[in-house]
Parts: sequence; C-alpha cells; structure tokens
Amino acid sequence: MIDQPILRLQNVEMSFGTKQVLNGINLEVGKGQIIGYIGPNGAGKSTTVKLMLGLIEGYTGKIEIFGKDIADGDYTYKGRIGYVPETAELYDHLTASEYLTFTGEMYGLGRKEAENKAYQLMFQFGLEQAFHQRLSSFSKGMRQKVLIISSVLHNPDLLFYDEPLSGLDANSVLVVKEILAKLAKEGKTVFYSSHIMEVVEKISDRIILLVDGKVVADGSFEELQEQGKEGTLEEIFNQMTGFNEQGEIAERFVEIVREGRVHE
Ligand SMILES: Nc1ncnc2c1ncn2[C@@H]1O[C@H](COP(=O)(O)OP(=O)(O)OP(=O)(O)O)[C@@H](O)[C@H]1O
Repeated sequence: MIDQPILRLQNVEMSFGTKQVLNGINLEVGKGQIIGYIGPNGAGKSTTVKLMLGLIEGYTGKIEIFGKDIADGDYTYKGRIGYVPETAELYDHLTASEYLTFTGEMYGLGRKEAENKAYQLMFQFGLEQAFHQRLSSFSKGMRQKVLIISSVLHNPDLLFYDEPLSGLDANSVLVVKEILAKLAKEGKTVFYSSHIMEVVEKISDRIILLVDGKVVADGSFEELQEQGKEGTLEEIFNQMTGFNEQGEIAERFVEIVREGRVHE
C-alpha cells in the first residue's frame, strides 16, 4: 500500500461493444514515481490512460486521482494534469506562440504569462526562431517538443505521456529524459507508455506490463530481473508475452515479398 497515492485504480474493467479490453486493473502510484506502462499493441495502455483523463467513459471499478474518485463529477483534477497523446491534432494554421498561449490560457495562466513561459521553454529546446511560425511548417520532432511544452506550461503534478520521445533526435532524447527525471525529483508523477524498451528500462522507477488488459508484471527493472526474468527489458518483454516467433514470421514475410506466397 502506498500512503496517499496520486493514482489508484481498483478492479477497472472496460469493454468496447462485446470486446473486453481491460480485465480488472489494480494499481497504486505514489508521488514522484516514473512509471513505464508497457505492453503489446492493443493491450489496453491508451485505453487506461484515456479513462484516467476522463476522455472516454463506460468503465466499471474505481479510479481515484489525487485521492478523489473521478466519477464524482468534479473535474478540477484535470487542471493538475499534463498530457501528451500518441497522436495529437495540432492546430496547423496557428503559430507555436498562438497555440501555446491558447493552451496556457485554457489552463488558467494569464496571456502574457503563458506567452512568456512558452517562449522561454521553446528557447530551451532551441526553437525560439520558430516561435512565430505556423505549426504546419514544423517537423515531427519540433511538433513533439511543442506538445511536451504544452503539457507542462501550467506546472502540473501528474504527467501522462504516450511515446514522449517519438520523433526526437538522440540529443533531444537525452534532454527530455533528463527533464522527466528532474520533474519526478521535484515530486511530479510521470506515467508514460512507450515501446522503446531501452528507454523504459533506463528511466522508469517502476515498470508495469499489461497483456490482454491485465497487469502481468509490476516492479522496478531490477525486481523484474529478480523474479527470474533475465536479460534486457526487451528480452523480459518477449519472455513475459510468450513471444519467440520473430524468425519464422520474418522468414514467411520475406518469402511472400520474394515469391508472392509462402512455401509451407
Ligand atoms: N474507441 C474504440 N472503439 C473500439 N475499440 C477500441 C477503441 N479504442 C480502443 N479499442 C480497442 O481496444 C484495444 C486496446 O486498445 P489500446 O489503444 O488501449 O491499446 P494500446 O495498448 O494502447 O496499443 P498500442 O501499443 O498499439 O498503442 C484494441 O483492441 C483496440 O482495437
């Protein structure tokens, strides 16, 4: 049991139509933790995050954020959350300055304050020249940096990131990893999903592995290794999801590319 958890999920289940996607998720996350939420494609990671953010509804069980049941109808908790979705619709016709000032204002910052803070954060990412350019002209990595900035403008206590390092070059990855570690040290909680196992292994205090809508492993990388799972996190992931067919799949795939069909 964690004393005063920031996040608590109790037996959370979710279905889309007849398809059950989450099968009883139980989780407690404490202040200042960096959680790597991993799992195969379709395991239910984004669904869990969207439920916690109140973006989708229809679950059973209980979700508490900052000690309050989110089903209570009090949405003030959202003001203390920052979010970077996997695929975000940026308003392409806006400049970075307009977009970030608008986002900051939505989170309760004054116009000047939001613009100022946004400019300084853009400057730290080396993007000050692009501050007044339209987002439509931004590269993938530049867009990702704008999204990261928009998630922290209001100094939130809890951050949800879906592939936060997507599209970033190696130097920017180092910077963002360092930023996440520093934010966590200051007591912010970071809950992020990623498929890049080397990064998850290095920056998470705790790794939660979801398979078919169920938590099948939960602990630090060292704890997962102590549970008899050897090797890198990528190897542990492969073992725990029972996957060792890459050779056969690749062979069949290339055979179809070459010959148009598989010779069994
Ligand atoms: N709005 C929706 N309507 C119907 N099915 C959905 C919806 N959203 C998600 N699903 C289904 O729920 C399952 C879990 O999806 P989810 O996006 O949570 O997986 P994920 O673990 O985030 O996957 P990935 O690693 O590929 O991003 C998938 O089978 C998906 O098809």
